[in-house]
Amino acid sequence: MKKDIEELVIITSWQRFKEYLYYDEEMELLLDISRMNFTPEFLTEMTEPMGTVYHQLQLMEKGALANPDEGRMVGHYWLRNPDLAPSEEIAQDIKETLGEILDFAEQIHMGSFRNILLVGVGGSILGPRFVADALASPQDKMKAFFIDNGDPDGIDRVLSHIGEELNATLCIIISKSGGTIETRNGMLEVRKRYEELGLSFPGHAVAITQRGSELDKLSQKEGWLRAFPMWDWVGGRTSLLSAVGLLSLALQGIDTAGLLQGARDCDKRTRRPDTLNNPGALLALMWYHSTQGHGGKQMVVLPYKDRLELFTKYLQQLIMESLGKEKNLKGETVHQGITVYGNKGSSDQHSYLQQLLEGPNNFFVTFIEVLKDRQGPSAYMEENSTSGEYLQAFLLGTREALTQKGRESMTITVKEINAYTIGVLIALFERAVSIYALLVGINAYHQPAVEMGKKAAGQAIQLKNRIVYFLKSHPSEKFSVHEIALAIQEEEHQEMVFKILLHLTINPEHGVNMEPGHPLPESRFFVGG
Ligand SMILES: O=P(O)(O)OC[C@H]1O[C@](O)(CO)[C@@H](O)[C@@H]1O
Repeated sequence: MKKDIEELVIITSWQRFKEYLYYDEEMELLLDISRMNFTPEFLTEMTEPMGTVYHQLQLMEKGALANPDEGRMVGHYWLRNPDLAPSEEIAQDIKETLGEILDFAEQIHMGSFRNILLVGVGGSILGPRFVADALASPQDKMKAFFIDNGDPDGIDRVLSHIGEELNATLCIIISKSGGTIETRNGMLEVRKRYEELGLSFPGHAVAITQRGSELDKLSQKEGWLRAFPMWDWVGGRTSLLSAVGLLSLALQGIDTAGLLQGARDCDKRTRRPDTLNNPGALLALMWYHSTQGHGGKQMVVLPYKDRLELFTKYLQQLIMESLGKEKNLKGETVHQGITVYGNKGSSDQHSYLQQLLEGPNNFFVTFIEVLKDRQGPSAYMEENSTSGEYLQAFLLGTREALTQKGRESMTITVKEINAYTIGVLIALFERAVSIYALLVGINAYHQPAVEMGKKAAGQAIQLKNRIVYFLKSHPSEKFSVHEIALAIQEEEHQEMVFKILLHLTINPEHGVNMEPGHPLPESRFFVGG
């Protein structure tokens, strides 16, 4: 039975807009939730649960084990306010590390390095890449390149862009655990390139990792230029304001103090136990109401500013790796999460907006509006209007159309994009994630399922090695997938054996070939003539 598309009537009015508008003059931030379909009764009934949330947030910032599954504290908020840390030792460590980052950047700026090459995956690179792009300017002191996964061709493309300038490129290897395979492979690929050019990799390398990790030990053993610490109480997806983000941004010459100040100011507001004056709480409550606290709707994040093009990509990890959990803190199976997608308006209007307006009403939109159009004045296009006025009109038009079609939206407005604003936005969503997780009772700070994927990848590599070993032990003999799987006692994994064989035949390293003339899955594979 086809489920009727829920025809929502969005209650909106100037009165409602004014009643629920959050406006923060100092942060130059507005949050308009009036087109989300909550009622005053909802806010009233959430008063008590929010009281508990505010208390738990305080405990978390005081050092409670808010990540119980890993027995860890949750301390990314201390990164921008070290005096909040639960011990003088932690506070000192944060302050000293920041000082060392800034001093190191100053030293590098006096030297001959002109580029930085970041190698990492997930939170170890999404944040630095987002902010580097958002705040990039012709005045940047160093040019940043990014290797954010293990695609060989992707690595080749980045290295070809750097070319001979590799000798003037500082390579920053970022891995909290120090053991992530994609990052290790990226490092080994890059190292090989340095060595091919007769360059010392350790003489160009910096590590950002937990003290004592494999990566840390390697950097110490080989005498890399530096190693900066990450702490177990900072998750990858909330590590942007640690050395993970601050080192590369300081090297680029970006205003790290502004970034930290923006996050600190936003934290101050999102600590308030007064929901209507707490933008993080309002955001989390809107997520909670719209998704019914159970992923019932998806979050479309639509920044109308090119500099925020990577923001949604960053938020996907922050929100989905935090909230996408099978079990809640009571051990019940809940399959929690909120799906996040979006690139940028108005490009996305010419991509999937048609479906947003007429398809399933299974989402809410979060517009991000930036008031300042550009540095300097704009010319008129048509109708005595600038391109920036048109851009705002596209946002407003889309917002109206969604409302008319009964689709929810909220709007975050900032005056302009600068380090301070980026700090505010990052802290706003980090806090909203913490609050939402407390409302639905899950641990937002571990990622158990990803470990499963890493383990399965290891098994696939072992299987590949056994396939190659078997074929090389029987040179020129031809075998079907089934025969190979049987021979290596992997009959229940014939599909994976087939897929690995296919990849082996396309790439030259192991000399695996496929005999022509057979329907693909029935092909016969061999090594040698
Ligand atoms: O910084 P690491 O330890 O290499 O981890 C990289 C990424 O992998 C994860 O642990 C799992 O996706 C992320 O949380 C993290 O940002």
